[in-house]
Amino acid sequence: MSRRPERGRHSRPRRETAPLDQTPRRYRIDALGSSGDGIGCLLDSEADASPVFIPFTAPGDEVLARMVSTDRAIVEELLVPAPERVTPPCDLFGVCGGCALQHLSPAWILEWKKSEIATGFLKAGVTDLPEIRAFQTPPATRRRADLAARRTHNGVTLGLHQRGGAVIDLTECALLHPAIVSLLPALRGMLERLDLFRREADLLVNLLDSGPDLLLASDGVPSTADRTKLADFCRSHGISGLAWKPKESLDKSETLVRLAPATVAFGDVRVEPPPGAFLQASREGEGAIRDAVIEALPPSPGRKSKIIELYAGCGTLTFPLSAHARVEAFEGHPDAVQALSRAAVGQRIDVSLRDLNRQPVEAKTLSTALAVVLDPPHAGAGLQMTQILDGKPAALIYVSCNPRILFRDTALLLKAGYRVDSVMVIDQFLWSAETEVVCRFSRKRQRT
Ligand SMILES: C[S@@+](CC[C@H](N)C(=O)[O-])C[C@H]1O[C@@H](n2cnc3c(N)ncnc32)[C@H](O)[C@@H]1O
Repeated sequence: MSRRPERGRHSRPRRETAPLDQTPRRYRIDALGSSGDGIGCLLDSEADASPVFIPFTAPGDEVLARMVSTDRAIVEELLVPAPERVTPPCDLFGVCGGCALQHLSPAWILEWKKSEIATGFLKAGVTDLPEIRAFQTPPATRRRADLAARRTHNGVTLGLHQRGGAVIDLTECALLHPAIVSLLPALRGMLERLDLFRREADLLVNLLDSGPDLLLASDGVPSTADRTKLADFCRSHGISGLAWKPKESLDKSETLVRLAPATVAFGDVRVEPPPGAFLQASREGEGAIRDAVIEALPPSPGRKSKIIELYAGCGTLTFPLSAHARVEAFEGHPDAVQALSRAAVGQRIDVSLRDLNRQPVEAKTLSTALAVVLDPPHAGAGLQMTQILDGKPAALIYVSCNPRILFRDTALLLKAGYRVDSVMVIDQFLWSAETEVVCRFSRKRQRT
């Protein structure tokens, strides 16, 4: 009879891993990786060593750094600073999880993002890449803040998650709109007095045309006293409304305070977005994306032509698009669809609630559109992309917040007979490595 190993049938023999050598070593930074960390090369070693990722460094830096995992190190000392280095505008830089690149100038970052996008397209197989145009949002314009709150012995910490999880108190911010930054001390004071906030909460602030609108998710339940305190708080700080839901819950939120309609204008149409609705990060970024999409539209041959818009949200692009052709807009979030449908009454817009991952718009429908406008979430368009590749609409205007997925889809579109005919890089996530791209694909002319 065979003996069962003592640690159980499924356990693998423990692999002996060498302990991490944490001796500080000298590195030269050669480039930035796609997440914005410097790629460091050992200077004091004869042997070929794998490059390591070192956050908050710039190409040209020489640093003394200590390994913290098998491929990451942290700076102990900046030995030789790169000429491109600038003084970070925020004292919390390096501690707060919001920015990765404040040690580099916005102009340098924009050029870096452009070259990353160009390289990605080339690797995807684009041989005739058009000139990449670019736009960058100014500091202090971010109108959407996704904050975390923790109750501590010293009061309430309210800010962003640091890499690794801790919440850093946001005492200043060069990114957020000043109307949000100036609200933070009052928000801390308010949270401290609430029964619905025991230890942890998430607070989403959307700065709308009607003022800030809040969505709070917390680990307690609202008491009667909470409702009164929150109404007083909103009244005295010009907050149009506050909705609440249990933390981590996917349920619909409950409106605890509504003092005025929450409104935002897309073009000249006023929309009432639901609590916590997706909005482009800044008004300026939204404008650049909208303009790039409209510019990429093919000329409309007549009133009957239609644009199919996938992942329409509350209508950021829908209303401007409807000035050019009839729009069939698809979106998966019921509350966004409701907001969009209400505002679209009487316009050349048809709105459909559709989970495009489960029930994509079919190839046949897509093939008849003047253009398909696609603005998927970070995870990409999944099954919907397959239908696009089958339907082969004449023009595809692709808005992407995830270049990695965009390049993967580009390779598929090239195989399906498309070419890239315009690219606009929009740096609406200033001082981060994130990039938004608007590009137009069109079918190459078929030989007759
Ligand atoms: C990047 S946002 C773009 C929204 C809009 N175009 C805008 O600019 O405001 C992506 C949108 O896709 C929606 N979405 C995410 N997954 C979806 C799915 N499986 N089916 C349909 N819509 C989805 C989200 O609700 C969100 O509104």
